Amino acid sequence: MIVFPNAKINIGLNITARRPDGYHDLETVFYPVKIYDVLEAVESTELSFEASGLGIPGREEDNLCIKGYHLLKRDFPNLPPVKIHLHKNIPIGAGLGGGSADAAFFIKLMNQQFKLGLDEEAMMGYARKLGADCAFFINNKPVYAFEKGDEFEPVNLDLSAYAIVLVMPDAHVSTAEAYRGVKPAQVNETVYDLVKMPVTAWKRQIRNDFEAHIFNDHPVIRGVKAELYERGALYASMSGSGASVFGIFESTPILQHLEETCQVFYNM
Ligand SMILES: C[C@](O)(CO)[C@H](O)COP(=O)(O)OP(=O)(O)OC[C@H]1O[C@@H](n2ccc(N)nc2=O)[C@H](O)[C@@H]1O
Ligand SMILES: Nc1ncnc2c1ncn2[C@@H]1O[C@H](COP(=O)(O)OP(=O)(O)OP(=O)(O)O)[C@@H](O)[C@H]1O
Repeated sequence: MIVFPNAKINIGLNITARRPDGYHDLETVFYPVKIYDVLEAVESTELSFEASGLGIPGREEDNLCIKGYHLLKRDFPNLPPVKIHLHKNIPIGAGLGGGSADAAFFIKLMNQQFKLGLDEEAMMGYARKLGADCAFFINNKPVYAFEKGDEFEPVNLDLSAYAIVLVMPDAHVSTAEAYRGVKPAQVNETVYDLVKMPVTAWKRQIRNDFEAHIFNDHPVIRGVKAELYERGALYASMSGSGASVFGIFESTPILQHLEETCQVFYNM
């Protein structure tokens, strides 16, 4: 069976508190975007994993698909071994949740292929154990996320009338590095309320708390955001912990200059 895990962007991201478990409470809106990995799992005689496309750093046994397999196997001992192939397109260290999407789609795939009988809530439970971002990709619809980023409230947000462009500069930011640099602070108005405003008003109101220190460490990312505004973006922001930056435009812009140094994905 083959599935196509997609990426997400964060519209607004406020880090509100440091938690006793070392994680942070945050509030953000997750919005799915149309850039996809390709993930296949077929029944086999032994568990195996191979990857193509973008190189994935780290050991094979730490890949979130393999971790997902072991997690399910603990509760479903009769789960047969599978041969996994992952073709990686979603940039890594990008704040696009690519690894988390693979993990969540892997759980959905196994549930369907081997009739595990898990409902959405149960699959989210497994996903939360693999990463804070993972549970979002089970339902994969725009949501307001809070606590560790793994509790959700649906939001009525449809950006399909706009052209979303995603830019990945030559910089990678690890999520743990990004969290180490922020000072949590409570918010006056939540992103849940702020996204109800017209997109043209977002620029003055909706912030990503990671930007300040990540821009200082990686000025190239600040430059990308500035250029998106120069090219007419109604709203532009780093996604999640970076390094990718998205722009929301009225119509598809021409970003020739950025294309010289960055990967640019149009019509997301
Ligand atoms: C930056 C975001 O993408 C925003 O949506 C997410 O919060 C990141 O979620 P994720 O990549 O699934 O994160 P995990 O793999 O669970 O955690 C990676 C590291 O990020 C930090 N982390 C993550 C989520 C969170 N709410 N607080 C944290 O402090 C922790 O140091 C953790 O060790
Ligand atoms: N299937 C996977 N795809 C990509 N990275 C994976 C995968 N499984 C495990 N990883 C590990 O996760 C790391 C990427 O995590 P990181 O948090 O930096 O990514 P990100 O793409 O910015 O995602 P996020 O938006 O969740 O922060 C990689 O360096 C790799 O070691």
